[in-house]
Amino acid sequence: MRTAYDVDTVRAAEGELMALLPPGALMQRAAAGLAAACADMLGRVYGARVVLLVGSGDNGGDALYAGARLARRGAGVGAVLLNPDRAHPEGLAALLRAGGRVADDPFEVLAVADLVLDGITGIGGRGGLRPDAIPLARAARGSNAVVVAVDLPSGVDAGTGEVPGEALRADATVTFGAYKPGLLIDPAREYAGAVRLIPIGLDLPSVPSVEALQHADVADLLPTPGAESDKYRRGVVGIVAGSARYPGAAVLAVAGALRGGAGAVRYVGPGGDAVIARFPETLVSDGSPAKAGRVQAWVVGPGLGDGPGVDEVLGSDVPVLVDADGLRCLDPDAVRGRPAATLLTPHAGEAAALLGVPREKVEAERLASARELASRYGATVLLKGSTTLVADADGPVRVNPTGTSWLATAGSGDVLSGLAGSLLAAGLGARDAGSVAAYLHGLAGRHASQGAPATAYGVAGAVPGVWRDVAASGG
Ligand SMILES: NC(=O)C1=CN([C@@H]2O[C@H](COP(=O)(O)OP(=O)(O)OC[C@H]3O[C@@H](n4cnc5c(N)ncnc54)[C@H](O)[C@@H]3O)[C@@H](O)[C@H]2O)[C@@H](O)CC1
Ligand SMILES: Nc1ncnc2c1ncn2[C@@H]1O[C@H](COP(=O)(O)OP(=O)(O)O)[C@@H](O)[C@H]1O
Ligand SMILES: [K+]
Repeated sequence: MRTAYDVDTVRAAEGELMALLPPGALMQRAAAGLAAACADMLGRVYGARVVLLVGSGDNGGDALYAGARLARRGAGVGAVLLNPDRAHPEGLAALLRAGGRVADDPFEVLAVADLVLDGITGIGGRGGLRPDAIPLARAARGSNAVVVAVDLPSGVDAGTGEVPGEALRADATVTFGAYKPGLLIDPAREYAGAVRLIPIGLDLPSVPSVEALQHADVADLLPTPGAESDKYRRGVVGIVAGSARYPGAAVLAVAGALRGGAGAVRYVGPGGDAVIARFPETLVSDGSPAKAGRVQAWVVGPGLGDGPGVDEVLGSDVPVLVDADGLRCLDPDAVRGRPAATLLTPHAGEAAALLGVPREKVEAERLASARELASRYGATVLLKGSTTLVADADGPVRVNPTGTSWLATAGSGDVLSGLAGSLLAAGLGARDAGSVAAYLHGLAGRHASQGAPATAYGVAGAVPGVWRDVAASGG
């Protein structure tokens, strides 16, 4: 599991460790790791031109000490001090002792730099870049230099992934002690480039703020039939989806569900003929969900239009996934009072409608939006999009690391809902079902696409191969 911790937790852990170490030792650990990472990126340190953008806090201190280390190895290091009176004094002295200097003309040195270290702000940054930093950040980005962010790209919010103003886009970020949520969640994540974690010995709590499943975690969660399994014990998922207008959504949701580990898929709705034509193994009916036979989980909503079924399914005593049209006008009380788990899977537009805010706000504040929805509905929320999040009202939020923007294709959300519903029926809890489904779906999107446009149907077809790969990495 990849874990990320909020700023207060990181600071508390740093404080505890600093009390046990000689003054400055922690910063030296950070700077040593940072300098080594820069040396790797430069290839040849001797003769390289390095520019440090130095803010007024310890983030600038890290940059200065790392710059000193690179200067001692023969790099030409120039420091641009955003606030000369408040630049880290010991760090600056170390840089000058090592042969580095303070740049006279920031734009001149930036124009010819091989590597820029962004030490403007780290976890102490508030708001976007301040006006004096913006031209420097633009000059760094406009040069041919590799831009390396110290701890975090300056201007992004460490704890939430929000980017409240302008920020400096990095090619790589070297972060210390722990990932911060902003390094995993868009829009900030996009500013970080490739992230390298330098351990500095922090003792962090067992429960993070944000976590991302890795192959081995998913392998452990995948349902596998035992010797005694039969189709009912593996779980039956019911799909209430599709309409005369959108019969394809029924086919795609069933396509996802058949790949998700349930022993059988029941389809209820007007798209039965289309479903059977593609997937003869589906049990179809067109009456009410209650008459379709027993299921261990329901999926309701993909392509449903104004069709019936949402209230009835919500009134059942099994886990329910609500997607797409099922989310329209969803009553919080109907969800809150349910005796079993509910998983809501909105994209940003649907989440915005439920929250009564503009879509842009949800996209800018993904973490807070997902948490707020989960809390209002007493449900688990899988917020789809550039970074898919799975959130409950409290506890760690899962961030999906496998997504690809090739998944932004009509119907791929229907496949995801079938897949997640099938995992619910197979017995996974809502958080696990949502995050495992998003993980497999993201990888399937990559396989189906391989750099070219993929179809939702192709994504569903790629799930078994991905499942095999992931399962093979399990212990
Ligand atoms: N505390 C520790 O033990 C360690 C901290 N480390 C470094 O220290 C950093 C945190 O240092 P600080 O707490 O001093 O905070 P920062 O250096 O991240 O930023 C705080 C400073 O930036 C200014 N500032 C805030 N928002 C700004 C903005 N939008 N534009 C321009 N300036 C702004 C503040 O006035 C303050 O002077 C970490 O990110 C990490 O790089 C590392 O050395 C590892 C050890
Ligand atoms: N920019 C993006 N990067 C990664 N994944 C994306 C992006 N945009 C959309 N997706 C994914 O594509 C799927 C689209 O689902 P959805 O919006 O419900 O579409 P539809 O209703 O057409 O099925 C979701 O899994 C979502 O997370
Ligand atoms: K920084």
